[in-house]
Amino acid sequence: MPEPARRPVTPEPALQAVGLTRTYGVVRAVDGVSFTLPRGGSLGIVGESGSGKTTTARIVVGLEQADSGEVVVGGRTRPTTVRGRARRLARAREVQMVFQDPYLSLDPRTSVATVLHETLRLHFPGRDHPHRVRELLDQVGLATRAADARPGQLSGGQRQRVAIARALAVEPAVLVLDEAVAALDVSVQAQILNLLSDIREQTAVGYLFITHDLGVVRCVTDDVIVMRHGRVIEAGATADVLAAPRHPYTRLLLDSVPHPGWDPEQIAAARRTL
Ligand SMILES: Nc1ncnc2c1ncn2[C@@H]1O[C@H](COP(=O)(O)OP(=O)(O)OP(=O)(O)O)[C@@H](O)[C@H]1O
Repeated sequence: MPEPARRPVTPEPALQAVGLTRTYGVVRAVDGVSFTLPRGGSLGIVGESGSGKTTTARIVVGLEQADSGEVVVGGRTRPTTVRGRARRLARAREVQMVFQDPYLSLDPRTSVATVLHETLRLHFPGRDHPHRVRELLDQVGLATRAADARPGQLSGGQRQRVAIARALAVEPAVLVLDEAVAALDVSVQAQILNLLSDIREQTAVGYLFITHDLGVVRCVTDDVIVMRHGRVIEAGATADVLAAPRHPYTRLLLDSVPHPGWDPEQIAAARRTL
């Protein structure tokens, strides 16, 4: 007898946003936003200033509460409030965020190694932290000698590497990167984007990339959603949306890009400078 056909096993997406809404007074900052980030995938959220990108990201991370809708991580709805240290830590391990300016989120008095040690001690007491710290520094391309440096002694790109290492230390399913390369020089941007691509291949972490820069989207995302006035007005594979935008607003965004975005040669050149 022929075997019954098996249903293909589709792993749960890393992250799903379902009908997120957030209003501030009369401003609908986020208005029914839904998207799916596959495991190990990379999704860009683009749109002009004020379109609701950051509010969406903050809801996903849990820094902001949605008025309605839900955020689902690994198949489980994230509760809007969590009580107790263990649950808060477990929640933090699901989604981590990297901000535009790591200077603001890194303690100027704390060395790179201490930052990583403290994060590891908090989340994984009892593990071999010195080994893991070396591994993390290596993963983000920081020499071991950077371990003793304080944030003020590092360049902007190096600080962003520390912020990425700290986020990776907790082994999150999803990394939310909010304009994470916007403050960096173009060549350093390319290095960090390269690094993020490598890390995604190695760890299968999923990226939610918040940016106003379509060049960044082209370089590091598989899929993209375009937001305007709090709504998703276009969504699809990045290559398709950028090559043949359907919505006039997306076309306008593309037309207003000062540079067409990273090309593979630029990336390769940046890689050589690493
Ligand atoms: N805490 C808040 N209180 C009041 N209004 C807010 C608040 N946060 C965001 N908004 C408003 O919500 C809208 C969306 O803001 P949001 O920061 O999410 O957009 P954005 O696309 O990330 O913009 P930017 O790129 O400038 O950060 C804007 O009109 C903003 O003024």
